[in-house]
Amino acid sequence: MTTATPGPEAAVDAPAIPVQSRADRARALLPTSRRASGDGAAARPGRAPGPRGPYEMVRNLRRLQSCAPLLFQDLHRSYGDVVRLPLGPYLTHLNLHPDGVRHVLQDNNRNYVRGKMYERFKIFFGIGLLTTDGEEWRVRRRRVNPLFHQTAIAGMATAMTDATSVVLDRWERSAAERTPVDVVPEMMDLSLGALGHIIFGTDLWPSAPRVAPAMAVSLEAMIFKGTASQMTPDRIPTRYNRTIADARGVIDEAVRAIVAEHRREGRDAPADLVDLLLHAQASEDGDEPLSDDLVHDEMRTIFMAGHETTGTGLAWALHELAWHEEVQERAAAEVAEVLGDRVPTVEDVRKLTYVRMVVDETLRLHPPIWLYPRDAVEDDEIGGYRIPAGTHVFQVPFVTHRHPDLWERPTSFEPDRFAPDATAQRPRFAYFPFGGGQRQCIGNQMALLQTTLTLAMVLQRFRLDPTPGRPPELGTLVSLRPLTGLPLAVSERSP
Ligand code: HEM
Repeated sequence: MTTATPGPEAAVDAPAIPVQSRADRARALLPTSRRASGDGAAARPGRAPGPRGPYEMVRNLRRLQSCAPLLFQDLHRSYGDVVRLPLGPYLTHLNLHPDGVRHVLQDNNRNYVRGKMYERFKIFFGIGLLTTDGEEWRVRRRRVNPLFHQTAIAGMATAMTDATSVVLDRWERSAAERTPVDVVPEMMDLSLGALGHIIFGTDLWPSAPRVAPAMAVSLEAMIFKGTASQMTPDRIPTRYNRTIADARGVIDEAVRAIVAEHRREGRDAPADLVDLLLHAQASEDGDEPLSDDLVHDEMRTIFMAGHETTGTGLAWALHELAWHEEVQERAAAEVAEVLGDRVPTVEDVRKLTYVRMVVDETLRLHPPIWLYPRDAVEDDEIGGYRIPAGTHVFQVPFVTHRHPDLWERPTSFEPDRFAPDATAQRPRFAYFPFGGGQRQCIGNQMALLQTTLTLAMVLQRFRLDPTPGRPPELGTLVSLRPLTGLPLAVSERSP
């Protein structure tokens, strides 16, 4: 039987704001003109519904600071698919229906830029692929693309399975001693190890003890929470600002060491991202050469975008397998049939169809990038509501992926939703863990390969079981990494 995993939503109070009926929400999706007159006559689009007044604003800011994903889910239940949400100095709109998401990410994407909310990302990412727009972005994407071509990705499988073996070997001891494994730090470590070899051509594990806490600081600092410390200009040396500067320094130092090592080696043909970027600096491809700072920024971007997301997705997948014995056994049987006990290769991944469905369902319920903002350049209309120029529009896969009109039993973990015929029935933007349009995640194939290979290797060797305790707790971080970790019991599968 597939049931809802005791997840973060179990720990939340019911919304205090009145919940609209499904019919009200369907009405909310109609253009305002039709709702007002009933005859489809053209009229200026109106304001989207949403919480009003200073009391609601303070209350929402508080919830934003403690757990934004669940706040947004409650606002969807209360106000529908487009929600007007003032947050401190910012006027934001939640854009939660697939049609609205397609409008922003694809059909009218020229009207939407990274904008003010992405300014916070620059503290850690610098000026890179993720934080730029227009021509500046296009040049960068063209430079980095070759690393992510299908053939290049196929060559990454060995680094991925090697990193997985290192982590799984140490689980043997936990299995023997019956001590739980917290799969969150374990999967972060695994992702760090693989990414180090694939992207940077180096072993990042020795720097993990310093880099991991710096990453934790950055995840919290990058998202707008409206706290007084976040609003203090960074030139003022508050404790918060010093902590951020230190964390940034640690990540910078790791990146600079990698570049220095590559310069010393001075390879002719690019073998990894660093070579590719350094090569682009020297080549005559008509593009402006990248300065050293820009090379560093691009490396930070790819490191941070790839490490945290893949690790978070993997950890949630293991958690769901532990809580759904039938799913786990069906996936383990597929792995045994396809692989026996040999190490998986990229060719095997195509045959691991059920494991891949487990991955897709995990990224539906727990999208590692659970929100991404855009700013409207000019006035626009979404779902019949006015989006004024300069305001923020939040795409929130965490909420759209649980939309009750699109998904039956939305909080249940049911990989069969991703059987090919079921997938074909859904609108494209009902499911968008990797974004969409031209800004779709550049690392999506790499992440899917890593996740499928790692799950297969775990299922070959171990059985996972839940441990007693409180349900996982979400916070307000850039990723959906649970605050409380995900401890699981592991035992070796008998051959
Ligand atoms: C499960 C894993 C991953 C998830 C869920 C994920 C999710 C996303 C999403 C949603 C976006 C679009 C953000 C937006 O439009 O504002 C994005 C962009 C990006 N991702 Fe990923 N990502 C993952 C893995 C990776 C990996 C492995 C890498 C690289 C090694 C990577 C590098 C990037 C970069 C560079 C961008 C910016 C692309 C651009 O704007 O041109 N991601 N990712």
